[in-house]
Amino acid sequence: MKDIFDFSSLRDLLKGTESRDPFRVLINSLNGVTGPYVREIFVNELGAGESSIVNTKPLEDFGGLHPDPNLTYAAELVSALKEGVHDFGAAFDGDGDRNMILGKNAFFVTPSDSLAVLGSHLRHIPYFRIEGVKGFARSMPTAGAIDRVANAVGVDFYEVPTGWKYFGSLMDASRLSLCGEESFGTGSDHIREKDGIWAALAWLQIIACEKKSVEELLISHWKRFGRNFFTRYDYENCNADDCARMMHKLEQTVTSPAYVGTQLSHKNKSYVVKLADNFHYEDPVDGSIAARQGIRLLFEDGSRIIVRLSGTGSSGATVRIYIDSYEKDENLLLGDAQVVLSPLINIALDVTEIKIHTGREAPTVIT
Ligand SMILES: O=P(O)(O)OC[C@H]1O[C@H](O)[C@H](O)[C@@H](O)[C@@H]1O
Repeated sequence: MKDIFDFSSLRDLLKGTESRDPFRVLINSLNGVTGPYVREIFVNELGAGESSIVNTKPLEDFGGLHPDPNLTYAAELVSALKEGVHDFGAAFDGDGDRNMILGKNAFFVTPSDSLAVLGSHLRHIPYFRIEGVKGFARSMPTAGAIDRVANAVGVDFYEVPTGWKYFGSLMDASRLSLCGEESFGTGSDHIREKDGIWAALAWLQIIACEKKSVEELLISHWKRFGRNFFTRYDYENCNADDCARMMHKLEQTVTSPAYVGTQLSHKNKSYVVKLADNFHYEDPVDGSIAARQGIRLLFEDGSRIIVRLSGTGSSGATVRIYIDSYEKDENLLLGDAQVVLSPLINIALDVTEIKIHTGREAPTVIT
């Protein structure tokens, strides 16, 4: 990490200088494996106080916590940040590869936005000044914010199926510098994996250079590039046969040739289908094919509905519905994602007939 980042500027950020207040961080390891590394880096190296790190003892049962860095399971971090004392919060999952980033007052950074903000500021990270910036990539369901950054920075961009191995293939071929997923994984080619601590340090390095808060960084990003509003609805532990039937029916409906051009409406909002398919990926390095990686409805205004079955659920089937909608009107950038996306969410619930197929009135988790 010392070769990748400028630890002396990170130290100044955390401790403060004559002209700048200390930047107060709260890092929560959720009793996973990152604890000892967090202590060594944030306390011993960067001089943060002991109270800046919590749950840093790795425990076999994670101390009864569910070590998932999201708004539901890292609720302890969210409540602590809501008190308004800390400028920055980060939580990592059990094996330390995923991360959640929060700003002051628990300002939530979606993983898709986190990736895009990192992408547009890589020049501040010493590693990239030496190694250069190759391509950027995201998984297909991840919101498209990084796509516009790749275009502005002038690097190659890849959209891959969910699963880190697809990024690995691009990294092995020296085509990729930065990648991420809506499922809270963020990584660079310093290793061939997602890396939660790396992501937190990358954010702090950018904050140290830009001298802006997390929220200010996001707002200036949205003003420059527009904003991708994003949400994910998870229906966990559903009947697998019912879900398979739902996916089959949905695929048949949306891939019929007449479906393109269909107008889908909710209240006074309408979306016209531009393309609908089951995502198919050909690896540009070895030519291998990954077929049927999730049903996509792409609309003329750039909004998307994605539906796929999780590959990691532990019992039954988990349906994930992802909604991604792009907005560039400056007056609408600060809206609440659930409110802004409400028409598209309702359209997704109708098109999938999820309530009929799963018998569920509401999702298990909303991110
Ligand atoms: O959405 P799922 O199929 O449950 O997958 C969620 C995540 O699982 C693992 O962590 C993979 O390494 C990720 O690439 C993937 O995004």
